Amino acid sequence: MAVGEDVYCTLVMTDSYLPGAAVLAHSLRDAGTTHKLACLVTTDSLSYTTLTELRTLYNYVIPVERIGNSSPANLYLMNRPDLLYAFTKINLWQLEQFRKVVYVDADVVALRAPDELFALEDNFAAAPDVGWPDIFNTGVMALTPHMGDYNALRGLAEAGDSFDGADQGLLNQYYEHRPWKRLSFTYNCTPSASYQYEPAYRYFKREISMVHFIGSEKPWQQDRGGKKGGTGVYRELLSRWWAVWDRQLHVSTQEYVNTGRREPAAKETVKKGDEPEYSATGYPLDYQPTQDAAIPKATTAAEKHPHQADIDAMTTQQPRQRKFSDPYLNWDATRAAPPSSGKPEAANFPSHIYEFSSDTQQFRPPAAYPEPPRDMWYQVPVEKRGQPLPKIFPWEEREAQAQPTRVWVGEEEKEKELEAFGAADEFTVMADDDKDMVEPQTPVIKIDGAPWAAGGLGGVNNMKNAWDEVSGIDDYVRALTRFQKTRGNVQILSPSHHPDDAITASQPSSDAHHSSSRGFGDQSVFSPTTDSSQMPEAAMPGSEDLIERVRERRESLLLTDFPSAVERPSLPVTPAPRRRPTFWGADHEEGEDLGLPAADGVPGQEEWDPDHQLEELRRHSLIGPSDLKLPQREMPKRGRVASAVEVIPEHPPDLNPPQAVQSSTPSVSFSTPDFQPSNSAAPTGSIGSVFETLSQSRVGSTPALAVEEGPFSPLQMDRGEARSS
Ligand SMILES: O=c1ccn([C@@H]2O[C@H](COP(=O)(O)OP(=O)(O)O[C@H]3O[C@H](CO)[C@@H](O)[C@H](O)[C@H]3O)[C@@H](O)[C@H]2O)c(=O)[nH]1
Ligand SMILES: [Mn+2]
Repeated sequence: MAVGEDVYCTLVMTDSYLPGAAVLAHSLRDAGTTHKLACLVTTDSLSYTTLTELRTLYNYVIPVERIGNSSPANLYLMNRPDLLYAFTKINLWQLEQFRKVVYVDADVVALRAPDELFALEDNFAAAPDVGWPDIFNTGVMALTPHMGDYNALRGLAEAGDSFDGADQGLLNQYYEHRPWKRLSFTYNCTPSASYQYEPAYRYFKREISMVHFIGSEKPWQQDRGGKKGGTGVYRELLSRWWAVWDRQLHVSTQEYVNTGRREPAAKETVKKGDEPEYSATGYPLDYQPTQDAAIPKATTAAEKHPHQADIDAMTTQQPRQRKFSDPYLNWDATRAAPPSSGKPEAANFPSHIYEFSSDTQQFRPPAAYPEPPRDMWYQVPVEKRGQPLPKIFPWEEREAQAQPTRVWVGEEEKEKELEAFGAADEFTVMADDDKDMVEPQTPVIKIDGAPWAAGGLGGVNNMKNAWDEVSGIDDYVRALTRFQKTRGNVQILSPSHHPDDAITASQPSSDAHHSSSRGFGDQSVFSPTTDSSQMPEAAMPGSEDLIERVRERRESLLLTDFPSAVERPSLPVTPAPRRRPTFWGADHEEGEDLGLPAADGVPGQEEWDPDHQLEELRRHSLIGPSDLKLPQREMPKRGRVASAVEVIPEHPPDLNPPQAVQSSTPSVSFSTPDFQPSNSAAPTGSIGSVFETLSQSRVGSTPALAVEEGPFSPLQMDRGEARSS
């Protein structure tokens, strides 16, 4: 122990005061004192278990000499022969190893820790005694140990000079002529069963630091309810002592005195005479309310309750032997302190102890992981088609023969999409698997109706070819097919029949400037070469059949109705994807097709004047003037179909024709494999060879084939529709 320490100190001379010493120590610690606790013991009168327990409760257990009263007659005056050795308390003044000692009787419970008492400068301080308030009670004392005082007190003790025969009389006599500090009663509040000044208690009770249970019957020697007839004040303060006890010790006070054990033994048998156990109601577990009080019985037959038989049965048959004991709610906080025998709330919590890994090897992933399962996909259930639909509408019921047919919204589009996807997918698989194939097959494009017209492609449903509204063209085509039927199997529209004046639709007009502004920004590219009827005869099988098809197709009068692969077989060239310069110019990185010079003889689109060309056709073709009515109306100066994609500024073609040509073909790019060559004898991919082949079939001079080096390719012009890629 440190020299000059301040300690709380108590005294235990008999085992019977062990419960008091335990509650005092716990109450001071629970109140948060910063000071150490010491206990004076007379070892010869204490059991081993008590001493052991005191060592766990107190920082210092200090054996002292027992000091008895050789003339104990005065003790009998106050009926306390048990205080025969109360003089032992004067050993406190020997404890010079401590600077200050706050002595507290073992029958005291601290409601707060009066640490401020250590700051007292007085050598001795004590609170008044309720029996005679001019003197002090020796249950709580703040003193400065001093051997001089001890020796003086020891002399008094040996003389037996004490008016009560015990330490309180001795010390009051000693300090009767010495300075001492009178402490507040709140430091040593001594309630009694007969306490009568309850208003004062109510007024000051919040300031009470310590409660001292003077008298021969100590809290641990009576039950929680206190003595019979005790005041409310006493019971209230008594419950404070028991609260500390119940919080810290879970055995009966007697067992604690006997064994020094705080927790009940594993197999505890309740002995007779022990404290009663308390149930959820606060009543002892063996408590049974009197049933007579609960259900009053009728005294005479006349007053008999109509259901008296039932009541009698209930009261008599009620099993009296059963004791209710809730396994969890065995404590009513409004009635009693927590049960002393209750288990901790988390007693049955699962516990798991984890250990650190002792593996010193670094983690190394395995060389290979197992292959993921391959057949993990969702098999879309196949819709069963062709099954008769159930009749759900009234008209279907009425008309017996009518087979119900229904088309759900969006079903048609879905089917079309699926078909188109299937075609593209087919091709992709083929291209991947047969990379060394010399001649790829041309997949069949199934176009049922115009997908763009329904808003299917890019959502542009108002796209038309500028040609479509030139009525003269329709007249021309009709006249042509009519003429063709009368003339037999001849080549259609082949300018090679007239090589000298080989003026075709795509040839630059001599007066092209007058329509130079036309076609800019038009998403549709139009050209006579797009029509399959212009394909050379040699390159096509079955001209008669073809003409018929063309005629049929013509009835739609839309150039954007694409010919099928049979009607117009693809040329053996693969159209290169053409990137158009966007408004931001961001697509120039692959711009190999930008800035290329236009092919000789290829007219710029802005130079294309349909009226003029029709006139040319009329003059040079086999159609007579009477067969064809030329349109009389003016063509608009600008593209008639508003461009939804981009607006290309107008260029005068004579300023920069090649660029103008390029910019006027805004919609020729497409990269789908739709038009792969399939039936040409020429080697695939060589435009030159194609040109050669076609030249041999005497169409080489057609301007439509002069696009070999130009920005147009026949295919691109074929697919003159807008394709937003
Ligand atoms: O058998 C005993 C008796 C007393 N003590 C100790 O001595 C103290 C005093 O005895 P206690 O029973 O508390 O006496 P009180 O009933 O408090 O009686 C009053 O009278 C006593 C004798 O004068 C004083 O010591 C007390 O402080 C005073 O409150 C106890 O607290 C114990 O610390 C024992 O250890 N064992
Ligand atoms: Mn006492």
